Amino acid sequence: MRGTSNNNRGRARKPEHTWRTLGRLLQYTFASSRTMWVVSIISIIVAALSASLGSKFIQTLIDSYIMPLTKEATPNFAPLIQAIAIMAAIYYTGVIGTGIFTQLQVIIGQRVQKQIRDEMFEHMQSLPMSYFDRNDVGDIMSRYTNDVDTLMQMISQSIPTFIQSLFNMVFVLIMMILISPLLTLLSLVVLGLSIIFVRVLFSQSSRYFSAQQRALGTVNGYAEEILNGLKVVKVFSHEQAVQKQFDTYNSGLRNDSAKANAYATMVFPIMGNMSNLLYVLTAVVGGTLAVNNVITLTLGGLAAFLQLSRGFTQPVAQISQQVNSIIMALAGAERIFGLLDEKPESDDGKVTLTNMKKDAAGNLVPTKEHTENWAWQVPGTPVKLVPVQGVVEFKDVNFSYYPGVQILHDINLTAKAGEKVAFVGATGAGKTTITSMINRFYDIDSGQITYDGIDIREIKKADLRRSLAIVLQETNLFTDTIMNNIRMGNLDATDDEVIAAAKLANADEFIQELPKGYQSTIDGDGSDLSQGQRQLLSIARAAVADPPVMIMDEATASIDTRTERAVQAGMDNLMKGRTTFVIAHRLSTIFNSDLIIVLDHGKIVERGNHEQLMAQHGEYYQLYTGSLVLE
Ligand SMILES: Nc1ncnc2c1ncn2[C@@H]1O[C@H](COP(=O)(O)OP(=O)(O)OP(=O)(O)O)[C@@H](O)[C@H]1O
Repeated sequence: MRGTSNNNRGRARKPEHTWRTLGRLLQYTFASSRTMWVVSIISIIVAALSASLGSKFIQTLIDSYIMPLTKEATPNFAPLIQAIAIMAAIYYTGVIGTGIFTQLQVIIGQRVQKQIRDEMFEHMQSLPMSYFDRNDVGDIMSRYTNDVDTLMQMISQSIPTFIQSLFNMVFVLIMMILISPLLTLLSLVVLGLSIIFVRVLFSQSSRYFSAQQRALGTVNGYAEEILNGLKVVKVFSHEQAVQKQFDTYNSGLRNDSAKANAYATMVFPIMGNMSNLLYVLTAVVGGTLAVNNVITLTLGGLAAFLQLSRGFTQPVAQISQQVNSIIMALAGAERIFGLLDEKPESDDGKVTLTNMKKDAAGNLVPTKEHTENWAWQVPGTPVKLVPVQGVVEFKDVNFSYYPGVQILHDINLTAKAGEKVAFVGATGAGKTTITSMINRFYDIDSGQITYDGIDIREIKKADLRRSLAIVLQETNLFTDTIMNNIRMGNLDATDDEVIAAAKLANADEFIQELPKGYQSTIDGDGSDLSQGQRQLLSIARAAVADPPVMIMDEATASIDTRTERAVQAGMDNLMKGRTTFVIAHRLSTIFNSDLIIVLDHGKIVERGNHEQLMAQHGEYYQLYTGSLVLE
């Protein structure tokens, strides 16, 4: 199937609705850890208050304890020691507050991280296939990784630091005003000017850093692309050309990094020394004003003020830093919420699949026992049981993936119970699309598809899909034992049932030859198995599901003749007694089909069995005699 994935991997660096997303995120995190948030914010306030009170206490310490001591002949240090102990207690309270909130925020962050990942995963499973056509895997993956990570960072670090800095600033400002309003005003003016200066420098440097980031992205992207296509590079001996291209990108990165770092090494020391400058300026101006009696400032007052002014520049710098990372994290949060807000697959089906048995009076009734006698349970009074037979009918079916681009046109066909129906046609004719209608990967635009006479939209999706098995061209295997990989077809299957299914699928022989047999662990995508062996496992998986209807997408990849025979025999075994839809890529495998449907641009152009179609001397005949190419 051709996916028309819309590559929107380009990260949004800024959220579209900053405040709305922030509000929603805070609500989300508050809801899961209300008490922890309250305790955390109280601890932040305590920490900020202690820091500024501690600095302010320097004034009392110098003016009321140290200065009087310098005038005494036999100084008594006891009160000073007591005062120092009080100051230590104030600072210590702050340390405890900081300890509590940092711990709590990490816990909250972890909790939100887990909750969000769980919710995203659960929600993702409920999304329709069309969502995955629109969004590529890398893009969805980055929501689980980058976006959740930055979000966690924001909750456990940026937000608490932001709140703490805010309170620090407010408390320090109050203390400074209490000591000297005029000096405070002066500090604010100097600070304002220095912020403007720093911003100018910063905007210059961020230009260089953006260029560095872009160059880094190019180098990484190129390395990734080449890694993925390593075989092609080797096959066509492109190593040197690839190396040259990489060198070019890498040199570009070095140049941009050099510029960015040169600027940074110049700018950051200036920014770092800004607070020292402010400190010296306040000391000189404050001292001069006090000596000249323009303001009344004690020595203790000046010392405390200087300490406080230091504590004022730091939070200002921190706030602007945190705002940047909060904005970036909000962009991620927006993308996460975007995924969570996607509408799940609609499922209004009420008809369910059930086992049935005869009761004492000989009537068929639904049962939870595994009778292997399946029926559709149609709700109503009385509940109706329709035996599952596997009759599938398309009536005037039309379908388009995107509005206005119709893919299937007026499809009418009936597959009777146990029949083998094959779809043939050139690539893109709509073979895969037709089969995706049966299991409701996509919903049809108009017409009707019935399963044992019931409209498939009335059947609960999970039950509909349970009654169908699909052998896909591409076999997805998971990191687990062979036994469990086959069991994916039916999680309730016993080991014996799995082995029986593998035998039916012709997979048993090669499995037995593996060192650990059914307990051999498959690595990730099963790259240590051959293409044919992977297909055999996929057939075994369908066999263990034992459904009345099967959809088989024949493998196109060439496999050795012996394995191909095994795969074909496995498929044939599996088809016996079931309605089967085959997407045929090789005409040799479909002679014995009960019905062959020839498709062209989403329309049925011919139908019949092999003999009938050959006699017609039409499209099928041409395909078969080689005048037309199938793939
Ligand atoms: N997920 C999708 N979104 C949009 N268009 C699609 C999608 N899948 C298939 N198509 C389009 O629908 C048409 C039929 O595709 P389909 O995959 O059903 O053909 P096919 O006969 O199975 O081809 P092949 O033999 O190459 O697998 C093509 O034009 C294809 O581009």
